[in-house]
Amino acid sequence: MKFSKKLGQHILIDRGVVSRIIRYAELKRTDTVLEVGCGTGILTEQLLKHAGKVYGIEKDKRFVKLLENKFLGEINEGKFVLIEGDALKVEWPEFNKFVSNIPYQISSELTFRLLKRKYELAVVMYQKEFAERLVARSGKKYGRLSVVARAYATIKILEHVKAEAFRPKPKVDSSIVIIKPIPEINVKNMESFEKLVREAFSSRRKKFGKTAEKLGIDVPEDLKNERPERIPPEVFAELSKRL
Ligand SMILES: C[S@@+](CC[C@H](N)C(=O)[O-])C[C@H]1O[C@@H](n2cnc3c(N)ncnc32)[C@H](O)[C@@H]1O
Repeated sequence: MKFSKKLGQHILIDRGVVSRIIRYAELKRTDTVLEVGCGTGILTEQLLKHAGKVYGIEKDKRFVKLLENKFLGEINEGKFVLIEGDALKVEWPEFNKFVSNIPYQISSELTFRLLKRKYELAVVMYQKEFAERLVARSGKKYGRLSVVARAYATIKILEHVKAEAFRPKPKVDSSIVIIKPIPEINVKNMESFEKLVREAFSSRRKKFGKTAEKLGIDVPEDLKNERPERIPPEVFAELSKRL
């Protein structure tokens, strides 16, 4: 089978990585898992062994056929429900854990779709660069994604995974990330907060005074000369109350 670059088809071949993902997710028989991008089912198989029920969303028809054959028994039992479609478009079922080796092209949109849902725990494989942006607290990788994600969740990198763990081998390394729906910062109005953060990071070189002026908010003098990458998430949350 020819793998599609456009669909981010890098299949996990390292079973050690798969078993660690399962361990990190602390799966129980009472868990209902959502997996986005089941591929050839290497992770799905273990999810089915450890959880009560698994929902899978897969866009590639060829993989859907393969998965339907491989997990025919589980599908007939109602233990595995496979949804053919685009995970950014189809309606998501109810689940309490999200465990996926996701297609990297849709990382940002998929993550925000997840963050806005009700769930207990997510264990997600991301491109390393994206994972580092998600957890950054300052500096070059710190940006809109890092700040806004904190208003929804607590996020940590559990381990980095070498490109050799996948076939075909991607150009970059990956990281396994754990997400818990416990906000790290207290945001009063998500819309104002996102507006402020978007404006602040619209140009990384822009001093914060310019952002404040544009949005018509009063900010302490010492903040006016700061670049957005030096302003902590808590400060954005606090200042957004003035909008
Ligand atoms: C990185 S592979 C992971 C495959 C498998 N879970 C594994 O660990 O080996 C990503 C999978 O997501 C699927 N995919 C890509 N875009 C998708 C989308 N928008 N919605 C659902 N699945 C998608 C690809 O076809 C591929 O099977």
